[in-house]
Amino acid sequence: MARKKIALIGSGMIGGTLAHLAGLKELGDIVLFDIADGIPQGKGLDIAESAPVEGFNAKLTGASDYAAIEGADVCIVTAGVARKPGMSRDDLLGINLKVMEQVGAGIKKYAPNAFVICITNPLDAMVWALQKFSGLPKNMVVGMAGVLDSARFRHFLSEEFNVSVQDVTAFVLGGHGDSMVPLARYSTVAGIPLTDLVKMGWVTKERLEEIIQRTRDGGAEIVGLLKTGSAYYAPAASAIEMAESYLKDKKRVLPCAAHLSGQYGVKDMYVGVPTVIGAGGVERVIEIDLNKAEEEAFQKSVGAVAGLCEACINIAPALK
Ligand SMILES: NC(=O)C1=CN([C@@H]2O[C@H](COP(=O)(O)OP(=O)(O)OC[C@H]3O[C@@H](n4cnc5c(N)ncnc54)[C@H](O)[C@@H]3O)[C@@H](O)[C@H]2O)C=CC1
Ligand SMILES: O=C([O-])CC(=O)C(=O)O
Repeated sequence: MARKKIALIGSGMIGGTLAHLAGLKELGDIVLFDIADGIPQGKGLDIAESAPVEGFNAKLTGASDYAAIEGADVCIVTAGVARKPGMSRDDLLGINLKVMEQVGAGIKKYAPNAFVICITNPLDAMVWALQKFSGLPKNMVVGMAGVLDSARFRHFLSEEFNVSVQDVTAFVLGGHGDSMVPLARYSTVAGIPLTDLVKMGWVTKERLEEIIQRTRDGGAEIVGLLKTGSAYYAPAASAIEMAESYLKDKKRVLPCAAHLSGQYGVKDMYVGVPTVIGAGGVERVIEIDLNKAEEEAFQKSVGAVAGLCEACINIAPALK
């Protein structure tokens, strides 16, 4: 059986990490693409030279011509710019929307059958625009954010309780912005909801609220520390988990920015919700029951994403 082909569109900090992880996991042959000529070729060669040491088999190539992504099974998009301290993700919208237009055209021409995972920020608006620019089926274009935000929540909880990250589950819904919605009721330690752990005295409500706020600010915390850009190890690991679920038809239940066509009362928008990812792309959007406070928080987040989509339409009216 021929190896799968994975195209990484954008070969910066996340793109390079994606290539390394995809190689280590032998997900397929990897094409790194970037407009900065030399970067994708250099990173591809460097990672290929690590393969004999690590013992993985994958062909890595770098390119600055979209023809190189021809026939890709998966495209992971990180092309664009990242924020620096003092900026919000939304400040990236103008520049990155133009990048999505180019990327969408490239994917439409050379990889129309791919499963496309968008990472570029502001995530929910960019994946929405990328689907429209590329014209690919809505279930085959998805955004990565919920896996990352949930991983951050899991990490903070595992540290708080001094338990393995493996036994902590978490769901963060909504847009990938300041109004994201970490759900305490649906996040657990070995199946015990956080709301029960409060009753059991493991954590106070106030302390849990602090952890939830740290999760919401998780991206900014890293930006503040790095100063030169944003997080890349955890974002890359998160997208690889999604790609692997598609390539191996694992049918993982993962929170992703998925196209909604009426679910949760939302139409023609991408927002973070629980999904099933398998060989059919986004095979199912899971509609969980939300109480009044959760529903209000979710709709507030949806409103923020809607505002960003409007801003995109003002720049590129064809997106309407
Ligand atoms: N969805 C999420 O949870 C997360 C999203 N991000 C976002 O991911 C994006 C990438 O982040 P990094 O890899 O750290 O940035 P980076 O700056 O290291 O890499 C971006 C790459 O895109 C390339 N690029 C720019 N314009 C391009 C174009 N028109 N065509 C092809 N390539 C182009 C640049 O040359 C650069 O190599 C940013 O927008 C960042 O905000 C970052 C972390 C998490
Ligand atoms: O915060 C940023 O700019 C990058 C990002 O989306 C994250 O790390 O969650």
